[in-house]
Amino acid sequence: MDAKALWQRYQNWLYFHKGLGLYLDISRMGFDDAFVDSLRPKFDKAFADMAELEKGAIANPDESRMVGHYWLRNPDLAPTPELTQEIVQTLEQIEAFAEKVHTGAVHPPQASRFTDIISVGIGGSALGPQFVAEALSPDFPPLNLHFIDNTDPAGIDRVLIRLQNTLATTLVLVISKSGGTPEPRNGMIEVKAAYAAQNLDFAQYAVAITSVDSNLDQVAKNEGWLARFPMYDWVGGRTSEMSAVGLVPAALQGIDVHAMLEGAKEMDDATRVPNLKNNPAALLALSWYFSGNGKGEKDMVVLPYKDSLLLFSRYLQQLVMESLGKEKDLDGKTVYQGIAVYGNKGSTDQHAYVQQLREGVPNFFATFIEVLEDRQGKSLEIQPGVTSGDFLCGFLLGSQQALYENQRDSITVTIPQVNPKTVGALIALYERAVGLYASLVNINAYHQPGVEAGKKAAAAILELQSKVVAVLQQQKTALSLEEIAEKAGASEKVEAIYKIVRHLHANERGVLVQGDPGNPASLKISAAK
Ligand SMILES: O=P(O)(O)OC[C@H]1O[C@](O)(CO)[C@@H](O)[C@@H]1O
Repeated sequence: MDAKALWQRYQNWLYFHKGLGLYLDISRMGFDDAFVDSLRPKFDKAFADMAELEKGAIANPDESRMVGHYWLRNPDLAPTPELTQEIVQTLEQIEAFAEKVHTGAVHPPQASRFTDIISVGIGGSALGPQFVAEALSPDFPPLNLHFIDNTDPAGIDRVLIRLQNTLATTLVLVISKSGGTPEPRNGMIEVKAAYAAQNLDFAQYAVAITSVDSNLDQVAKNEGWLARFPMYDWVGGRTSEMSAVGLVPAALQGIDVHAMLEGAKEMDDATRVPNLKNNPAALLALSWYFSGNGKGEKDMVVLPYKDSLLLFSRYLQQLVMESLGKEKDLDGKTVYQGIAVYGNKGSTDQHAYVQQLREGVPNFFATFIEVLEDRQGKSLEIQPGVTSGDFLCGFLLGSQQALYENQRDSITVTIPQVNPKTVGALIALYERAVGLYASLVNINAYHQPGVEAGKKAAAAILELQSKVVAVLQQQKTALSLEEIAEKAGASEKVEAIYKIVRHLHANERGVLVQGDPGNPASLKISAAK
């Protein structure tokens, strides 16, 4: 396409949201009008599905749940007055709590102020808070936020060791919708032990964010924790940033949560419009469908040209891949859907993998996130008439151009500034795009059966470990792997037993392994005396 035609195409497809100052450019996606027309019936259905969902339909049939994250930023849309009231009240409680922590009305037992926060949670109970903290936390926040988002002992130690001298002024948020996920449960137990080791009463530092009456909620209630905030069953983990999950840590860090909600609300309004060209989420879903042939054949590479948006791609990874990565469609047909998401930030990534994007396997489409404001205040001229920000802008425009010249498609989202409103809007934009795309490809975006399978498999390994340890403790002589397997009643699990034993041995967990580690058949295993 020549430059004039391309400029015309740019103008034809440019979406601009005045209130948010947000632009969306999909002109560099190579679809034509016939393709757009062919998708119109699917979009009509997607808009109708979305309207039903917002009215409170059971949009997640296998979990028999409503899907209501849109109500969080516009409580009046909730299907019952009780839900509206609950959303409003929780927000008020969050703000009141943050205020009390900031003023010292709520304070640790032996000090006048909390200085730090440990946030324990995983998946949707960590990725949103991490993204928002990175994007929006002030340079000198009222409380410094640290995350434990795994069951990695060394990772937990790192946080706890760094905080060992400030534990007495550190607030702990334990975030888990189900209140039973092993990783945050383990993190909480380890953190609790660290408090106990310093003779600190954990309950006076701890806050639970979880579903009412979950295991975690009951522990928090029974132990008299400092505060408890509810998670609703109609909000999925990956769309929970605007619930207590995201708002509590954000408010504690001094981030304007009202502005975040307002930005999301404005974007919700804009993406509710049942007209393809005037709906930015629909334009994104259209582009994704085009690029991957409605089958996720191309990966989504997310490239924000702004350091503070570094974690956006990580956040989107869960939102997109846990929602869209499904084996079966809504009719039970095997479809293996999904869109792979990765990315970090520009221009940094231009010195890493952009080489492949430009010249290598064309299995992706890029999404550039452009921020118009370089920094607050004036910029130094690095060379006459040119600032660092001009370079960043130049690199972004240059990369767009370079990809286009090599027939690699890209989308560009432009925001005026990284602020609570635009971050809220970006989250809402992608939430709705995922919802619409799911409808286009006929899948349930709101469950995660594959994750459950992984959790069950892990539980089975831990059960096997207990059996192996019991077998070893009963034996006087060393056993081969096969003998352990047979005695544990798990003859078909020799390989798993080998790996369990190797791990226990490496961690001095009472298991002795003798023989050649590279030749499993030679190993003799016994309980260490
Ligand atoms: O908040 P919870 O219940 O601990 O779950 C954490 C994460 O685990 C999942 O259920 C599965 O990975 C995610 O959907 C969720 O965000």
